[in-house]
Amino acid sequence: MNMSNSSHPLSELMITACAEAWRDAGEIMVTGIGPIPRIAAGLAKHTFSPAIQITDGEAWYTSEPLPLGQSHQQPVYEGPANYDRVFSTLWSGKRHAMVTPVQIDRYGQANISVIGDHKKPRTAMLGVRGFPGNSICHPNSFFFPKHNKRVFVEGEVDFVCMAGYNPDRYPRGQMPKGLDLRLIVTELCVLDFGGTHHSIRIRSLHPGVTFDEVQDNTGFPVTCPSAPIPTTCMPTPEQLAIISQLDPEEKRKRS
Ligand SMILES: CC(=O)SCCNC(=O)CCNC(=O)[C@H](O)C(C)(C)COP(=O)(O)OP(=O)(O)OC[C@H]1O[C@@H](n2cnc3c(N)ncnc32)[C@H](O)[C@@H]1OP(=O)(O)O
Ligand SMILES: O=C(O)/C=C/CC(=O)O
Repeated sequence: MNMSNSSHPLSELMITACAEAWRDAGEIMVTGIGPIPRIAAGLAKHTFSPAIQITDGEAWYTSEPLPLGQSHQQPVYEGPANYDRVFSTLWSGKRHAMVTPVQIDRYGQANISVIGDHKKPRTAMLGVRGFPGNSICHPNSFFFPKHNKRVFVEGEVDFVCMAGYNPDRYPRGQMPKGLDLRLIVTELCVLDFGGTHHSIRIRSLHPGVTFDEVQDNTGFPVTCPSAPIPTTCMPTPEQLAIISQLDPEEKRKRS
C-alpha cells in the first residue's frame, strides 16, 4: 500500500481503526488477541470507552491496560479472569473479542484449526478453541495483518471454527440469535458485514489504497457502497501518544 503521503506508519493506523470496534461499548469484557488488537483495546479504554473491562492477557482483570512487554510493572488487579469467569461472561453476551484467524470466507466463517483435508491436514494450528461458543454468544471482530486470497478465501474456509452468516449451515436457515460479526480491519482497509444478507462491505480504504486493490486480494465479491468510499481516519496526536505508552518497545511494528 502507498502511505507515502502519511506521516503515520500503518501499524498505528490499524490500531486506531481496530479500537473503533469498541467505541462506546459500555461495561463489557473486551479481548484483543495479538499485539495490534490488544493495543487497540487499551486505546479504546483510554479514550472513548473507559468502562470496558480488560485483562492482563492471562488470568486477571486490570484497572488499566498493561503496556506490552512490561510484565515487571505491578498492575492494579480488579479480580480474577480465569476460564470460569471468562466463560460465564462470554455466554452472557457481555463481551466483544477481536481475533486473527488464518482464513475467513464471504459469510464471516473463520478458521484457526486446519488447512487442507481434515483427515490429513497440510497444516494443523490451534484447533477450534473457543471460536464456536464465542461466535454464537457475543460480538466478534477481526484483524488481519495480511489481506490476500489465502486469508480471504474463495469458497468456504477449510474448517468452520467460528460460525458465520451462511444459511446453508443451519437447520431451516435459522441463524443463531447471538451471531453478531462486526468489524474487519486489514492492512488495506476496514470492512464490515453491512451488505445485503450480511455480505462483507467496504467501510473505508487506508490512504493510497483503491477498491480494486482490495477486490483483487479478496477471494469473493466485496460489497461497495455507491457513495465515495471514506479514507480510514488517521490517528490523532493524542492517540499516537497513548499507543506509544501502551507499546513502548514498538512490538506493534513486528506484528
Ligand atoms: C478466542 C479463542 O477462542 S482463542 C483463539 C484466538 N486466536 C487467535 O486469534 C489466533 C491469532 N493468530 C495466531 O496466533 C496465529 O495466526 C496462528 C497460531 C493461528 C497461526 O500462526 P502461525 O503458526 O505462526 O501461522 P503462520 O502464519 O506462520 O502459518 C504457518 C503455516 O500455516 C499455513 N497457513 C497459515 N495461514 C494460512 C492460510 N491462510 N492459508 C493457507 N495456509 C496457511 C501455511 O502452511 C503456513 O506456512 P507458510 O507460510 O510457510 O506457507
Ligand atoms: O479457546 C480458549 O482457550 C478460550 C476460549 C475462551 C475465550 O475466547 O477466551
